[in-house]
Amino acid sequence: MHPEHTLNCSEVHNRHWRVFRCSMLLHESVEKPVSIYLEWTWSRDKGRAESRTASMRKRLALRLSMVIGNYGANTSSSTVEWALAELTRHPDVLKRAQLERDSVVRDPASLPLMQAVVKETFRLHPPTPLSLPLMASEACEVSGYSVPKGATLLVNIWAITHDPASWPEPLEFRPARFLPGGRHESIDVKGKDFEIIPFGAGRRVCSGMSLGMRMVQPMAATLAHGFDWRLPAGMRPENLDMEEAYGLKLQRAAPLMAYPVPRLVPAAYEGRC
Ligand code: HEM
Repeated sequence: MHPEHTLNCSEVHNRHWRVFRCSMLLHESVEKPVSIYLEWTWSRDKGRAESRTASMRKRLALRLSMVIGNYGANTSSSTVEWALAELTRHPDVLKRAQLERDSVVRDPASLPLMQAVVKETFRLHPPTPLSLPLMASEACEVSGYSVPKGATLLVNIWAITHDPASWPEPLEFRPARFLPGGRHESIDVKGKDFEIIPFGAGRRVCSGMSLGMRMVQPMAATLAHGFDWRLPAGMRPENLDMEEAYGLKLQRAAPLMAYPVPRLVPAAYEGRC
């Protein structure tokens, strides 16, 4: 990360970018403060010098990448980035999610559409596509396959969440699947429904699952609610690059570049940072 592009939380605060309430969100989730950095890539056409002193109302290109420097945080920030990319690509869903939260500001837990957006993001872009490697502690047979003792096993989470037998139109972003009346309305992502196991399942299920959920859901909801997300001039939502970069984690091949346009009254952004 280039130092010029790095602002810590207090700098964000000083520059009136309080809206992200970044430390507040994370301090709610962890016992002690964590060093948090937002990585910003400024809009080239406005000029770097001007951009660095720009006020909140100026539009800046934002690379949404919250770096805490560990795997758990990267999976969470990458999920938020994917969710915002999908919402930017589907402005109708973003608008409905904003209206949903407009009506229930005080209880983010009761945001069925936003919860469905997060589930659909976990399904379409599972942050750990091949889970983590596991080793068979003894020889066994699974569905007719012999697994020798000591074999390394990877669970293809991506393939499971893209299986057309479970997920009609598996490549489409359809949060409505998880809404009341949708085919998957009662499906959860916490390891009991094997059609979607972004955190794994069973004894070795992700031990940071609660923390991950507590970071992803409110961050995605806050960023979606606080801003309209506009693409650089000339780029249409349907042309947004959604290529995935595979590895231990599934991240965007190209970082999301979008303009956060404040949509609430200024007082709404005066959170404590
Ligand atoms: C969106 C967020 C996250 C996702 C999608 C995710 C996903 C996963 C997956 C798929 C596994 C492998 C589970 C298995 O083998 O069945 C795993 C394991 C693990 N995760 Fe996460 N994770 C996330 C966040 C976190 C966070 C925030 C932490 C810690 C702060 C964390 C810590 C761990 C640890 C320690 C394991 C190994 C558990 C074990 O083998 O007993 N994860 N995670």
